[in-house]
Amino acid sequence: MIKATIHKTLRSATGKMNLAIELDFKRGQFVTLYGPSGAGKTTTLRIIAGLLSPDKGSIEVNDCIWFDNERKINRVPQQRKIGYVFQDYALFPHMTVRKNLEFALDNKQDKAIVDELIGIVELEELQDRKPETLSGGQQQRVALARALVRKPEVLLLDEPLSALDIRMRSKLQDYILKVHKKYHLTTILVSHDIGEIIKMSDVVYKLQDGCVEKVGKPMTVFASNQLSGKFQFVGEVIDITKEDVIYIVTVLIGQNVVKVVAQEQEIVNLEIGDKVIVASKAFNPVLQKIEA
Ligand SMILES: Nc1ncnc2c1ncn2[C@@H]1O[C@H](COP(=O)(O)OP(=O)(O)OP(=O)(O)O)[C@@H](O)[C@H]1O
Repeated sequence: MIKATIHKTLRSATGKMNLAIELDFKRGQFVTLYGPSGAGKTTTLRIIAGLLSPDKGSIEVNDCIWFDNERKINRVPQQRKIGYVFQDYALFPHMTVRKNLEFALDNKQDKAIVDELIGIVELEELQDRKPETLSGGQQQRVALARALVRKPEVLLLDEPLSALDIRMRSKLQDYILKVHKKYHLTTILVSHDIGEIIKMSDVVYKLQDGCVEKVGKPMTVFASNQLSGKFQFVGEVIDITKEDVIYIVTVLIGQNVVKVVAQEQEIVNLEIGDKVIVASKAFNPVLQKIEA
């Protein structure tokens, strides 16, 4: 479980911004922080990790107090059971993959965890190579494994997949979900990708100007009306064409292009570039714009 009340005055490009965030979710949940650039997502992760202190507030993780300004508790990052993965892999360039993982071991720790993680993220063939000889996705698998060496309770992921192409992203998402479940982690991901958020998260916090604007299950946060149906895909509108009295909306879903027939009232607020959910209604596909 994570319960946090975080207050901090930040300096944004346009002046001061008050970060005022309440988090409350269960152990084992996969939580995403979403919101525009500068909303306070990375700062929130850094505060949970102990890399930055709030001005006031408290952070409680699985019944252990990590921060409480009134009680003068502020555990250093090494005393917080976290794994942290950043967008830029931050691996040691002069060490092999295996050495990068071994370096993260605690003095007294059993080395068996390194072999276990190499197996789980399928790095066996790459373990003797240096990071610079690996692809971005492979390096990020190493960074993910390294973040898990000390058996954290909380995994913090700051846009770890944003530099990767769509195929690699999808593969990495599966690795992340696999380790999240296997090690009973509570995971907090920062992501801008709505499809990724819907695939991965139990709960999404939508941040705006340092505050939580909405919180809930991804479909509740992103879709204005509840959709039912046999399928639901998230995609991006790439074309809208009028044909007689109907419109054909072309939606890019992953690497696939889907054409959906729409009525005029369905497309009035729709523009090229909008994110939409394509769902089924009485066997016909329907579109709903995502409230990003
Ligand atoms: N240590 C700090 N002290 C004061 N202000 C800070 C500090 N760190 C970041 N800020 C400011 O806080 C604001 C929020 O930054 P943050 O990196 O958390 O945003 P973000 O939502 O993660 O954005 P992005 O999606 O671009 O990464 C920014 O305006 C930034 O300049």
